[in-house]
Amino acid sequence: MGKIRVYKLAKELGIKSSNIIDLLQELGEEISSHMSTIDDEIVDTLKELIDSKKSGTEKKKKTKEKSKKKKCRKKGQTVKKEVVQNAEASDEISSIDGGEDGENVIEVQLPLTVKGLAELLNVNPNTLIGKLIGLGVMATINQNLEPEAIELMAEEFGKRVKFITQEDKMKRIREIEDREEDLKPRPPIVTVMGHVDHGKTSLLDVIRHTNVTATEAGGITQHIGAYQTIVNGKKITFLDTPGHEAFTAMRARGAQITDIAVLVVAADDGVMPQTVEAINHAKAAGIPIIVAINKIDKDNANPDRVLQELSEHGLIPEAWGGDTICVNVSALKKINIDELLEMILLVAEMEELKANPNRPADGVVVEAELDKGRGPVATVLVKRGTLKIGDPIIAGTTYGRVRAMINDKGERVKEAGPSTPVVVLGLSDVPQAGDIFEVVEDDKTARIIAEERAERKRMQELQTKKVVSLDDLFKQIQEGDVKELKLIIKADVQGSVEALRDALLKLSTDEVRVTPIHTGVGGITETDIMLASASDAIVIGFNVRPDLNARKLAERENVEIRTYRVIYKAIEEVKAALEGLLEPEYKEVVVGHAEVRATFKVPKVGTVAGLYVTDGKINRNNQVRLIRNGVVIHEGKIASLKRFKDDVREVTEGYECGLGIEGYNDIKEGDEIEVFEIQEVKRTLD
Ligand SMILES: Nc1nc2c(ncn2[C@@H]2O[C@H](COP(=O)(O)OP(=O)(O)OP(=O)(O)O)[C@@H](O)[C@H]2O)c(=O)[nH]1
Repeated sequence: MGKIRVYKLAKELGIKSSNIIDLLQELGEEISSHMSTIDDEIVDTLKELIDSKKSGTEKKKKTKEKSKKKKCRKKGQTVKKEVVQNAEASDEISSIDGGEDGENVIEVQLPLTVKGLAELLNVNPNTLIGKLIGLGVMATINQNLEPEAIELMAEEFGKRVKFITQEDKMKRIREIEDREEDLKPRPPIVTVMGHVDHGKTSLLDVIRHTNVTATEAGGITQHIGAYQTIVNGKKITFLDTPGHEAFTAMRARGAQITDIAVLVVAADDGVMPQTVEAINHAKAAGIPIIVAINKIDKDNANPDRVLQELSEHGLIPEAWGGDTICVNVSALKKINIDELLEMILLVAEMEELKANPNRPADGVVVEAELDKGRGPVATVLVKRGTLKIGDPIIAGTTYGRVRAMINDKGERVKEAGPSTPVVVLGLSDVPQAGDIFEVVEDDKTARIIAEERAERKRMQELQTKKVVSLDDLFKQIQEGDVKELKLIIKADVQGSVEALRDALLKLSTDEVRVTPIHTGVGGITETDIMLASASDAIVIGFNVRPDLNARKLAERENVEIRTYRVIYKAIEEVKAALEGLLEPEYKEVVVGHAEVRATFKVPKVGTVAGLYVTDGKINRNNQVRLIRNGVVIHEGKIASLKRFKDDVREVTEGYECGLGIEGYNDIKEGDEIEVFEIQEVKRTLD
């Protein structure tokens, strides 16, 4: 029989513990304190008693309301719903319902000392200590209290507890809406999407270089994950990771930063599967799409066909009366790039993109890595506010103070406003791409929130610990219906990281997606393993090894690490594992034939055929097809397979046996039985 402590039940039912104790006494149960336990059976009786009291008081309440209404009507007054005050019934109700009015709730942030709680409850700490002793808790004034003890103590003084985190506190401040007059126009943030090889990277490159004027200091753009370009004096921010996968991965983490999607469609190839996917992803995000019909320099370019195909997918071109802006471009020959950029500005203007630059900044981590000389570096994209040197920030579970900022031109900057990408130095650890970053009050707040988040993450990991390995991926996929292989890719040089990542990404099919959730240069570290463990990923290392701590952690967390010295081998292995991931295809294989030489009617079983196996064999698990004069009469499962009186698993060619077909009796002498099985077809990804 289950038991529950009084205070827990009180919490569950939203009633004060003291009320529960009173009610239990009414039921003849001798209960002394909040910590006493009660049996399930008594709990049920108690709940019935509460219900009956509630309905009883409801009735009383209604009657009182009615009579009061009458009285009021006489006086020509309107009636408020909660008119019944001071009524005996309403007292009872509010104590049973717990009466959650704001004044009675104290907000508690852990850890909390006896002294802290005394202050919140506005009582003398010694009184509190005395009460705690009564509960069996020996605590000194500066000792931290367990959440349960805090709740009990609060209740003693007629208060309820609401536990809040530092993050909750900060959110409250952050959620204060900006005033309309504080909002200023901000540059649009653009993601380029489209099918493989349609020219996303070429387009991003040509835009990156087109508007970098010679007068600009340095003039050399840096790959930091995002860059800004200036068109007619206005800025546009481009995310450097093309494709909808990265875009959606960010969204899944709650980081929607893209304002406009540029969909690249090659004029010689038209709308392809990934084009459609990109359309759907952008649509799901609710962002406008501008189509760049690329490669119009090619002889076989057919932009009209592209327009036709686009409209089949719900993107009706402006030229055809719709509202989708389509621009014919050539990334290779730099045709119409300016027009495309102007269209982006036009759409941005229509979207009225605005942000308040005069508030503490927040935004998203676009890229992050551990730099040998500079420590953790992260490219962030500011969403609101202005990020400044010296700001205490938190990004995911890492925190720190902005020590230095570098823009996409490689220049050091002191501040970064809305829609600006900058590399930030000064974080304690490497955050993950897609992490939200926020400027907080002070270093301490940053550290507390980071710790809270890390703890929450750890708890989540403990709760949903799963293990993935390449070897039994197939089985796991079958059991869990998983359609994604998550990878963490580490290599000795950036070139290899990219080569491996690109090659592995290309193994993705419509059915199974390969998702590198983290890539980086350098050895495999504990952080990698933690990430793999938290995200159900496998760690792939090329020319790098895990350090001792990472190895130990991997063992503890059951994370698989595969290391290679040849890229080809890594791809081969993942590919092999993925073949198991694919939806299996089945084919039928005939394994034998038999002829019906006699039939028997067996009571309660039905007709059983006396067979002679002419070729192959019959297995109990096979299926059969009954053929009469060359025509298939029936197909079904084997109900019984016997030799003499014994059940058997298999009968081979040249032997006789008895066979029953599940749910079928119309078997005749001279019929033919074809025996077959369903086999899985191993498909390759080619
Ligand atoms: N003729 C012509 N070729 C182009 C143009 N734009 C890109 N290409 C070529 O198309 C090929 C693919 O271009 P990418 O920019 O790598 O395409 P992508 O969409 O980024 O490809 P993935 O990164 O593999 O998805 C390259 O060989 C480019 O040189 C263009 O405007 N005209």
